[in-house]
Amino acid sequence: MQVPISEIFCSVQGEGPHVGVRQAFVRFVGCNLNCSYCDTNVERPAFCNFEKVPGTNEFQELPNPLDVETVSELLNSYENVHSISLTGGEPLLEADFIAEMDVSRPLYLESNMTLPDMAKKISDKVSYVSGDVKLIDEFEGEDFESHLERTFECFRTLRNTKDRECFCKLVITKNTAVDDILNIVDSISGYVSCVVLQPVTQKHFAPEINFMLKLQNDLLDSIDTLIIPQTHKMWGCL
Ligand SMILES: C[S@@+](CC[C@H](N)C(=O)[O-])C[C@H]1O[C@@H](n2cnc3c(N)ncnc32)[C@H](O)[C@@H]1O
Ligand SMILES: Nc1nc2[nH]cc(C(=O)O)c2c(=O)[nH]1
Ligand code: SF4
Ligand SMILES: [Mg+2]
Repeated sequence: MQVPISEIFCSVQGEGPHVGVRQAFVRFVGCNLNCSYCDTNVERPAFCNFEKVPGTNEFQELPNPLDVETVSELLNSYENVHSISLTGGEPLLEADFIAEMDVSRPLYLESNMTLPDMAKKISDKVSYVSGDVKLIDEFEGEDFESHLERTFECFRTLRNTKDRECFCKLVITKNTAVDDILNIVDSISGYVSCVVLQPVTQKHFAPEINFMLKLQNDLLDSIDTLIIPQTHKMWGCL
C-alpha cells in the first residue's frame, strides 16, 4: 500500500504530557478540517523530506507516494526512540496504511478525533492517543453538533485503557469560551487520563494567563489538567 508523506524525521515530542521523549515522526498529508491557527502545511508534496541524521536539517527527497514497507524501515532506522508519532495533516485519513505499518516502537497518534470509522481500524494498534478537540471557533462546517458527536465517538473508541494511554489536548485562543471547554471535558472525561490546555503559539492570538489559570482551576475539580505550551517551538527543533 502507498500514500504520500510530507516528512519523516527524528525529534523530541514537543507537546502534551510526554514532552521531551525522543520520537520518530511521520507526517501524513491532507486534512478534513482547516483550523485557523494550524502551523502545518497539509498539501500533498511531490517529495517526502527524510532527515537521515537527526538534528542536521539535511533532508533526502524521496518521491511520493511511499509504500508502507519503506516508511516502516525509515522509521525503524532511528535509534533510541520512545515511540513513533503519527501526525499530519490528519493521520486517521490514512488508517488503512497505519494498520499495515510494521515498526519496532509503540505508535503515538496525534489526531483531531473526528473520523470514528477510521479510528476503529487502528484502535488495537496505537499505544498513545493525543486527541485534540476542535472547538466551535475553529469549526467551519455546517453542523457543529455532529462534529462533537463524531469527536465523542472517537474518544470512546480510542479511550484510555490499561493497554492504551489516551489524553485530550485543547488549543486555547483568546476567543475560547469557558463553557465550551467545560461541556466538552464533561463529555470525554471518562475516556481520558488527563486534559492538556495548550495555549495557541501565535502571541497575537494567545489567551490571557489569568484566563488559562482560572480554566485549569475549574477543570481540576473534575480531572487532572495540565497547561503545556508547544515546547519544540521554543528551541526551534522540528
Ligand atoms: C498540526 S496538528 C496534526 C495532527 C492533527 N490534525 C491534530 O490537529 O491534532 C498537530 C498539533 O499541533 C497543534 N497546533 C497546530 N497549530 C498550533 C498553534 N498555532 N498553536 C498551538 N498548537 C498548534 C494542533 O492543535 C495539534 O495538537
Ligand atoms: N517536536 C514536535 N512535537 C510535536 N508534537 C506534535 C507535533 C505535530 O505536529 O503533530 C509535533 C511536531 O511537529 N514537532
Ligand atoms: S486538524 Fe490538525 S492538521 Fe488539520 S487543520 Fe487542524 S491543526 Fe491543522
Ligand atoms: Mg507540529
